[in-house]
Amino acid sequence: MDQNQLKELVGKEAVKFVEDGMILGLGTGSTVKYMVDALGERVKNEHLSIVGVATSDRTAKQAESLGIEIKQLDEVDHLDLTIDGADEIDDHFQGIKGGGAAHLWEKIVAINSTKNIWIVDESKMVHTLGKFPLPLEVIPFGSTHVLEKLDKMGFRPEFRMNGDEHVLTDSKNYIIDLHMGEIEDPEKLANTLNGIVGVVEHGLFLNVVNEVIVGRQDGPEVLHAR
Ligand SMILES: O=C(CO)[C@H](O)[C@H](O)COP(=O)(O)O
Repeated sequence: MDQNQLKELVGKEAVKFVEDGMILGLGTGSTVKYMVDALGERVKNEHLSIVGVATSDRTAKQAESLGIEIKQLDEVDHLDLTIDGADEIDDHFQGIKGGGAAHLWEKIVAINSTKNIWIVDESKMVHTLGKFPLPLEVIPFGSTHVLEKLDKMGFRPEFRMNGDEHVLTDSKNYIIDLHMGEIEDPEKLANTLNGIVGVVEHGLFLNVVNEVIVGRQDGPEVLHAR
């Protein structure tokens, strides 16, 4: 199986955790796209009454096109389960997210969810975080100064661009990727980044996930994190 087939495998596996009547957080990314397709199938075939809260405009559009009811986070009083992808997951189930520039909404949805499941192909499982660049969502105003500050701190920051244009998040902010290499102490780094004015949110997801479904060549493996 290639990487896309593994993503499809875990996408399909994840929707087995969905029960009728649930309010679901729907993540963002290519793996989640497979999951939303599979969820749409279940909703159609089994006439499930579920509500989705999307972590990006693109996921909302896809879900609605498949007949899945979408509500805003503030329109629901709780979320039963959120299913999302990840860019890296370490030995302690700490993660990096934001490769799809959606980590701000993803984190807000995740922390309001009773349970979080991440779906990844096996290439995302690492011993130590940091090979994947760490995304930061930053306010455009004064962002060059934020970049310079991060550079002086040794984080090797880079604006995420699409040609000559900044990549814009759904909240119309910019993304700065940190190419800093191995992250020895994710908690300490998260605290440092939380203290930088202009940084809205970083892509470290610490102590968030409950279960990880890993797509392996011999089938999906479910790992219990907490
Ligand atoms: O955090 C994310 C988007 O902001 C995605 O979950 C992450 O980038 C994984 O994406 P993919 O499933 O396409 O590999």
